Amino acid sequence: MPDFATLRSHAARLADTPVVRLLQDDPERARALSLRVGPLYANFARQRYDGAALDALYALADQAGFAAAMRRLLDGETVNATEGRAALHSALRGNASAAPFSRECSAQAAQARTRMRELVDAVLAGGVTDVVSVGIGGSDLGPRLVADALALPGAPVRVHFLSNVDGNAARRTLVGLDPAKTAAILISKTFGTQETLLNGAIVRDWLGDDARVYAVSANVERAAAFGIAPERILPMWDWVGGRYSLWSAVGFPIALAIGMDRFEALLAGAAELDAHAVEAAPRENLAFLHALTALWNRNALGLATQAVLPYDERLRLLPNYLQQLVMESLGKSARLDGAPLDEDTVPVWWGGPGTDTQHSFFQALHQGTQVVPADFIGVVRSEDGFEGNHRALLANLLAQTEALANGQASDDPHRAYAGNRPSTLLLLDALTPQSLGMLIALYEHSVYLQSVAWGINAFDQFGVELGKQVANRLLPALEGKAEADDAVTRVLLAEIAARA
Ligand SMILES: O=P(O)(O)OC[C@H]1O[C@](O)(CO)[C@@H](O)[C@@H]1O
Repeated sequence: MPDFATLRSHAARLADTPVVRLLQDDPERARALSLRVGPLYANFARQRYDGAALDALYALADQAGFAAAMRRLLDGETVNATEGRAALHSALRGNASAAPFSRECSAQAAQARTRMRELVDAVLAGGVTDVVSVGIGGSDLGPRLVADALALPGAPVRVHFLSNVDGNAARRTLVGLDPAKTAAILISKTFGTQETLLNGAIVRDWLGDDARVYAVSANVERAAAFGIAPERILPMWDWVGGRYSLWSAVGFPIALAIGMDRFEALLAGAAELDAHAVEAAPRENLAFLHALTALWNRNALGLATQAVLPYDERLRLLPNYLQQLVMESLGKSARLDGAPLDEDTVPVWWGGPGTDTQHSFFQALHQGTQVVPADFIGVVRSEDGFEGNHRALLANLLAQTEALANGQASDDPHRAYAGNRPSTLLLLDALTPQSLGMLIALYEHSVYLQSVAWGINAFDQFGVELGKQVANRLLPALEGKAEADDAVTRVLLAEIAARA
């Protein structure tokens, strides 16, 4: 069993030793606590552990079996035990495994990519100027993030994303688009998601032409029943989880936005990180240290939230994407064997892009009573043509991590900064398909390794089902055809009916 108690004893020992002191005591620390994998550099020197605490963390990685767990994941073993499935997102993007099932899945994914390339060419050749991608959760957030981050000005098609069941979202998405020059992609692993079916029907009817409606789904029958021709349906499989699926045909909108070659470079970047996470020695393994840092902040320091702060406008959607990846994966309170957990699991993930957020919530990061660990993410090379702005962006990024850690004393308590606020800095040499693929894969593996330490399943999401079931039961009540069971809901329905 992983020994979290020892971590807490190290945290208690270090309670009066701020990071500034750790840095003074060890002149090598700033350099030693950094790792590089290709274009991705990470610095952990401003986290609140010392050498002995790190030894305890690596011992925990050993007790939890991080290395074997990485191998099980990539080999396609049934890591999603509550649903009896593998989680083979790594097989979608090259493959660091020789296991037969993993290889077979890779081959299926390669075939699907060939079809996807043909469909990308067909859409681009058809005079389409706009594509509406309809999906939600894992069938939306990944493509939305990557298309937003990597689309180049002057791309042949603009990709729009429609997720919310609120009809205002559909109205706003379609306004200004020409149905004759628009294609739609309905993305749903199950093809049973209420939001996607309702929005998909709106877009299909608005297009008035089924020939430009495409689907990505693991449920081809349901997609076909919706009226989508089989040659326009790309496959998904049960061995790919929704929030791990942007590397599959779910990435069709990405390929349209950035081109199929750059989509494949994204996959190659992720595959490089896969190989690193499964092959690198524990102390050189970036996924290990990222996961161990998260466990340290949550279980040793007891920090209840985690911020993610991309200092790059192109990564502004990363916090939204990571909220699903991390919180849907790790928001669990039962162990794999059903036993209740002794340790707290996922902190609340939140964040937003710098420098905007400096002028909104950073006050609380610097002087609030809660310590919030943060992942800062920056990009070294500017590609925006505004060098002065980029220098200002980097200066702000470096300044914030420094100020949060070092603080500043003052006789005036209102003007004092306590410091000792932990952060990790992730720096990409440039924002490219390769480096973004690596960054996302790093978070995927860090999440998985945290789940391994806690003994939970990172790949199910039963917690989202209850609300969906209740909403379905309430639909007839909203039409006045049934009574709600719940007393408060009955009062609320009466209020809605009176004001409708
Ligand atoms: O792709 P589907 O089946 O429409 O599901 C969409 C999303 O709904 C969820 O099941 C729950 O929110 C996510 O895990 C998933 O990504």
